[in-house]
Amino acid sequence: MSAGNGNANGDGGFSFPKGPAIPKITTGAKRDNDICQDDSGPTVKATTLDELHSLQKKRSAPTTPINQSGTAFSEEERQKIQLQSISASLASLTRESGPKVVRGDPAEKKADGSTTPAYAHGQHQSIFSPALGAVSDSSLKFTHVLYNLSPAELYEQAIKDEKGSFITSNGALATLSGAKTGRAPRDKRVVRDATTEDELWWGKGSPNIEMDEHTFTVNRERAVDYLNSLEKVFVNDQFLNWDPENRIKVRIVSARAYHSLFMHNMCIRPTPEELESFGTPDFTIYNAGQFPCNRYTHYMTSSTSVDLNLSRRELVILGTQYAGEMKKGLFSVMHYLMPKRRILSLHSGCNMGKDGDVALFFGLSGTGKTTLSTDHNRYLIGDDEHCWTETGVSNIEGGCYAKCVDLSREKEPDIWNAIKFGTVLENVVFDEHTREVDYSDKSVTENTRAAYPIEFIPNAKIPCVGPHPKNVILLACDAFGVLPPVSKLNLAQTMYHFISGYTALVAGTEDGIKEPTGTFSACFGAAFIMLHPTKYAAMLAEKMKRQGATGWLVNTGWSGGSYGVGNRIKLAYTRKIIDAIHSGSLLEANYKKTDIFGFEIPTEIEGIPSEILDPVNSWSDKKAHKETLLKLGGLFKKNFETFANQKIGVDGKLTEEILAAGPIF
Ligand SMILES: Nc1ncnc2c1ncn2[C@@H]1O[C@H](COP(=O)(O)OP(=O)(O)OP(=O)(O)O)[C@@H](O)[C@H]1O
Ligand SMILES: O=C([O-])CC(=O)C(=O)O
Ligand SMILES: [Ca+2]
Ligand SMILES: [Mn+2]
Repeated sequence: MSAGNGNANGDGGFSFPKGPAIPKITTGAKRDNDICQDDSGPTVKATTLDELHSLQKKRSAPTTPINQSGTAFSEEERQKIQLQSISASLASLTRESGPKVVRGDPAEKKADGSTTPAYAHGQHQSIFSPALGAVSDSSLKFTHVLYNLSPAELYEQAIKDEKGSFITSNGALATLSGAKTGRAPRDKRVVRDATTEDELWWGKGSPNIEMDEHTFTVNRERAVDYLNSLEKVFVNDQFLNWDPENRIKVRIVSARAYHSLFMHNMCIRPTPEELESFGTPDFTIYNAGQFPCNRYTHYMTSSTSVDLNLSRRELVILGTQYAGEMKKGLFSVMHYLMPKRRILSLHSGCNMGKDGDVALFFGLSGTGKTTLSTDHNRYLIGDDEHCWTETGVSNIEGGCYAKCVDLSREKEPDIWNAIKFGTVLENVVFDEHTREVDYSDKSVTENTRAAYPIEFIPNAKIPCVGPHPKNVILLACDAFGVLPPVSKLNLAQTMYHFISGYTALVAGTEDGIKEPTGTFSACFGAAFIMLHPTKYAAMLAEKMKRQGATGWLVNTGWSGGSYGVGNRIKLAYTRKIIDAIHSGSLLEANYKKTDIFGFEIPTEIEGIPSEILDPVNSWSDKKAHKETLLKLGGLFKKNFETFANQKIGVDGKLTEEILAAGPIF
């Protein structure tokens, strides 16, 4: 032991070695007036710390809004109109009075050091007080509105107040969605009233679980009361649909910065000018996800309820914080509104080549819509929700929602690079010190996600619209490993597989091998459609026929055997297949017809081992292959029974052809 550890004197304490006193530091130049040289530079124009802090932030320059009569609104007037509109959104349906609505963060210190609303101090700040007099305690309180905050502001809010919010080393905001890490389709309810009774698809197979108007009102009140009980709520005013003629104005009222940032990224972001003339929203979401629904309420079967009222144009969320409910709730609304305008809504990705050739990618969750529409050689129009009109396609959203499980920089560079400042990273695990994300860690959930604005993808097509599709690619992740990597479909087959909406994922990841289970979800999105599947199918058939689009079925799942024996098809191979579809070269290939399903499959594709193109070649156990193929064929047949006596479109002949386009054995 050396004396250097300061404890050599044996008394158990510390002492410094005795020596000469340390001389005072003197600065060379201005010794006489006793001012240190470092203090003689320029000083700030502030006499107190508060004043200094007030210098730090400048206000965004107000633009010059013009109202209907051609006169400009003052900043104050504009804020008052906004607050009036938000106050109307937050109003109870039963009480005359509600909380006073104020703008800004309640925790933000005023110049006088107070944190209570400026109202009480006679300062300038917009307040909207709906009631004349106070009739309840709730009408005495203030609800602060954080309106269309920027990502940076939302980061600060999340980190300040929401446990589980962290900045990861790539700059993204990591969040936790709570107990629910995926959507809850069995808790999604739709109000059945005089209008929807006739218009929507009800009964067996329908995703629309009914509730009555009264129960909706009870849940709406519960959500609104919860939101009003908070000190602050987040309000986003944004748009859906890049087609200017069919743009929908949405307002999202939520309790969490996570939800506000998620929707900021996923919906279309208005410009400051567009926001000034936003007016009344076409649709409003009340997200009270932290607060459960009441099990004593009629129809409630769990503590979660996602309630859609198309007549009131409102969605109420109770008992789940999974942000995807908002995104997909709005998608359901579009599946109702758009077909009314003879526009087809699609659960598909969409991209466009340099020559303007557009491809749609349909598929259930996890089949590759986001992965394959994000293609460095093509323009991304959107990854999940689109509309097909008389003139072409438009993206409904302003952002992408990518699965992150096992994400790799090499295989999916554009998605990897999109995870940066501004991106919401849901339920991922990261190093507690370096904050580096481990995408292979499924401790919270396998459904880890990144939500980012579409312009985070370098070759995004802004505005997100394009001409009519040339190729319609149906994706299935077939864990049985019997569907060919690619099949060319005729129109009837395309419709058969669109209506079937097949995929088979593996049941779970624990405890070794599990049987794959087939999932059939009409229109590759039964959870979101509002009308009978044949309505969407008829529109798709009509559009594909008119535009001469080619249908393809691509298996992004297993090859060389079922799950447990074979492996998932290499993403690089799937990309080569997709490239050959886009370039048109696959149309020119030689084809042969398969047994049972009657698919046309190419015998060769450049860059891919030919033997994998016909699954039977890659299975070592031929008997097992045949059995599995028949088993899958049987699942298709059984699923299609419910559609057997449905007419698809006006063309009786097409209906016959579609029914005959399934597996035959
Ligand atoms: N051959 C393959 N083709 C496509 N994706 C593959 C392939 N092999 C592995 N994958 C992985 O499968 C996942 C596909 O998920 P993706 O996010 O594209 O699903 P999605 O269809 O967009 O679903 P959702 O509608 O839920 O967003 C990705 O994690 C991707 O890395
Ligand atoms: O909605 C979600 O949570 C994710 C998604 O895109 C889908 O399931 O289709
Ligand atoms: Ca996706
Ligand atoms: Mn989706």
